[in-house]
Amino acid sequence: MRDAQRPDLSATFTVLLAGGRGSRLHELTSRECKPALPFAGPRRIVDFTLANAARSGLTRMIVATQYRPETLAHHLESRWASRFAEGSLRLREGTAVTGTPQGYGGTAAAVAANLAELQSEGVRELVVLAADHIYEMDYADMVAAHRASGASATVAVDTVPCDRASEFGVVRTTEAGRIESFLEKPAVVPADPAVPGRAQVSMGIYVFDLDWLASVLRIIPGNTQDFGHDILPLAVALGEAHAYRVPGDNFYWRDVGTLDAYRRAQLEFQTGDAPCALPPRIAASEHEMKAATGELIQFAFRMQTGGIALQAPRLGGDRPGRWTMLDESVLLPGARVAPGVRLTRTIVAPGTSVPAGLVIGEDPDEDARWFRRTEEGTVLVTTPMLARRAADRGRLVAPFADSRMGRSA
Ligand SMILES: Nc1ncnc2c1ncn2[C@@H]1O[C@H](COP(=O)(O)OP(=O)(O)O[C@H]2O[C@H](CO)[C@@H](O)[C@H](O)[C@H]2O)[C@@H](O)[C@H]1O
Repeated sequence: MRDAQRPDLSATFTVLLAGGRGSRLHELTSRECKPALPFAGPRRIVDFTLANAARSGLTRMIVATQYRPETLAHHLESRWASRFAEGSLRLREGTAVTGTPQGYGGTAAAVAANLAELQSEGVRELVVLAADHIYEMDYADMVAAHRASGASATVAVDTVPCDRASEFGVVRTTEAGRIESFLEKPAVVPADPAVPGRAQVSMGIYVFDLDWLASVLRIIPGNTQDFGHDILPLAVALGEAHAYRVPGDNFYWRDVGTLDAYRRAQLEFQTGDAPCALPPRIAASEHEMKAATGELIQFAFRMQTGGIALQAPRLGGDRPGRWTMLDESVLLPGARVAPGVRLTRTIVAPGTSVPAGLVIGEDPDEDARWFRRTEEGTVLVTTPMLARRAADRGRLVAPFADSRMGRSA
C-alpha cells in the first residue's frame, strides 16, 4: 500500500489475544504459553504478529494474556515495549483484569473485560489479532477495506483444502465479499462453488467498529463470549460481516498449534528463502545469544539437501570425527547434540542436551517408549524424558553389573 493511501490509524487500537494454552504442543507449553515458544532461531511465535502490527502502523495495543504468561510478559517488556510509545503496549492478564480465578472465559470476553479502557480513549476501530500464527500481513490494508465496505465486522479470510477446514471457522461469501454464512469448526464442510475443492476460512483476524462490538457484547451475556462461536454468527445474522481476502493464491499463513506443524513450519524457514518476512532479532540476553548461535548452525545446514551432517567438534571427552546427523529436525534455543547422534523428524526442546550416540526417529516403538511421538512421526525430546530413559537403562544395567562384580570378587 502506497503511503498516500494509508488509512489514518490514530483512532485504531489493537487487542492481541495471547491467552491460549496450545495444549496440542504438549510438554513444550507446560511452562510457557504457545505465543512465547521459540520459532526460527532466537525469535518467538508472537514476534511475527507484533512485527506485522509495527510495520502496519498499529501503535497502541493491549495484549490479553492468561495461561502461563510469565515468559511472554518478560519477552514483551524486554524486547518490544521500547518500540511502542510509553504506555502503548499494555499487558492485561486475565485473572488480574477480571478479578476471578477463571480469568477471560473466551476470546471475546477478553475484549469485553478491557472495553472500558478502550472506550475511555476514544477508540473507533478495534483490530483483533491472534498471537500464535506465522505470516506476514499489512493490517492497514484490512482496515482500509473495512472502512470501504461499511460493515461493522471484517474477517480476514484465506482458503484451505476442504479436508483441513474443520479446524477453522468456515465462511461463505457473496461476490461482493459480504459473509452470508459462518460455521465455527463444522464437522462437515459444505462445498463452496466460489473456491472448488477448497474452503474459505477465518484466520481469526478481525476489524470491528468498537461501538458496534460493545453493543453486541452487551446482548450476549456471561463472561465466556467467543468470537468464533458468538460474535461472528451474530454479525453474519445482522448482515454486518465482511470478508477481507488475503492477497495472492499462495498466501503463507501457518497455525503452528501441533508438534508436526511447529516442526514443519520451522523447516520451511531453514531451507532457502524464508517464506515470509522474519521479525528482526535482537540478542538481548545470554539465552538469546545461545539461541543465535543455534540459528547460525541451522543456517549452515542450508548448504545440505536431504539431511544434515555435522562433523562433531571436540566436546568434553568425546572423540572427534564422529558424525552427527540431523534430518528434518529442529533444535530449539540452548539445545545441544553430542557427537554420533542421529535425529530424524525430531524437535529437541529448549536447553535439552542429547547424549552421544543416541538415535531418535528411526524406530517408532522405541521413540514412543521414551519420547513423545506423533502419528505423523514427529518426536519431541525433553530433558525429563532423557532423564527417565537414562534412569530406566541404569536400572536394567545395574543387576548385571552387580553380578559380574560378584563373580570376580
Ligand atoms: N481466554 C483467552 N484469553 C485470551 N486469549 C485467548 C483465550 N483463549 C484463546 N486465546 C487466544 O486467542 C486466539 C484464538 O484462540 P482459540 O483457541 O479460541 O482459536 P482457534 O484457533 O481454535 O479458532 C479461532 O481461530 C481460527 C483461525 O486460527 C478461526 O478459523 C476460528 O474461527 C477462530 O475461532 C489465540 O491466539 C489464543 O492464544
